[in-house]
Amino acid sequence: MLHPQVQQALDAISSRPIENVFLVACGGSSALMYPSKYWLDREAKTIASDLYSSNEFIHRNPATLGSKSLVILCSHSGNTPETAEAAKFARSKGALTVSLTHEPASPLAEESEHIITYSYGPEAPAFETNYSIMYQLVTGLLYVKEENAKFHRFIQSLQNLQTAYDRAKIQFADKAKEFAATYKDEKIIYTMASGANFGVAYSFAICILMEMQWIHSHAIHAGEYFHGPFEILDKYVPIIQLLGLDETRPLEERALHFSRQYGEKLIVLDAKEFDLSGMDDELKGYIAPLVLNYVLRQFANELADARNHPLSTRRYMWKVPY
Ligand SMILES: O=P(O)(O)OC[C@H]1O[C@](O)(CO)[C@@H](O)[C@@H]1O
Repeated sequence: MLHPQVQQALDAISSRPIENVFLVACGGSSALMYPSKYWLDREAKTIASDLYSSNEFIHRNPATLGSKSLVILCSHSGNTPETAEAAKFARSKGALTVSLTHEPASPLAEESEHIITYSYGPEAPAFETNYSIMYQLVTGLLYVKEENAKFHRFIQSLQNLQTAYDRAKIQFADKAKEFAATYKDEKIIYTMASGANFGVAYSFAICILMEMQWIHSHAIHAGEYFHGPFEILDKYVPIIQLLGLDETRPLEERALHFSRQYGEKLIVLDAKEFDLSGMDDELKGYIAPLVLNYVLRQFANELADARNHPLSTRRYMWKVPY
């Protein structure tokens, strides 16, 4: 069964024409929308989609934004001003707004027509957490609008997400500790992925390494690696290479093949090693980034411990005006 607030949003969506969908958020909340964008690109036949950082969405002001638009926003705190402002802006253009948040009493909730409150934290059931809720919403969108045949199988697969997380946690516990012990003194760590997994590399780079650990980083798209970034590679440069299960895996494999010839500090996380039993085979490529993200969070926890730098430490965020 779907999250009840997802169902309510889908009821609203089915009662009006939708020509395009905009995914709008900042930082980690934006990154968690990337797999959903990948799904929309692969599956949507009549609905165009785009993904924007909230303030860019307002300032760029897409010409196709209007009464036949669905704008899906996300802010964990509900408090990011540009995301709340983007909801207000979208509504002023006549778009239908659906916002995901952990804080139902927040500026974003106030500015949005429909709110979906997701669960969060180590005890939260995976099905009710942010990535899963996003997928429930966008797969539901293509079901109600285009009768997408994968919808029910997708929801069933998501219901097995928690067991996939539980298994991965045990399987990668030692690797997470080893990563932290080996790389705790590095000044820079790159992350690389493509397709459905790129958002995971992106959030690990900007939210975990830069924001929460103050380690220099950059998320490299595997398809762009040979168009600049590979010139930085030598045996001293650490790169976290994600390998997913989606159609773009050859890009990630090509990058890794090259890195292995000239690099020595390669941390490879391969979704082929995950036990995804209970997931539909055809949908594993969409689920892989969620498990990669979950495993990387264990890496982040271990890194923070090894460096004695809690993930909650900030210099500027929420502390000074910006
Ligand atoms: O709008 P949200 O999801 O509350 O985000 C607030 C902040 O949290 C992060 O996602 C992670 O700390 C940042 O990237 C972002 O600025």
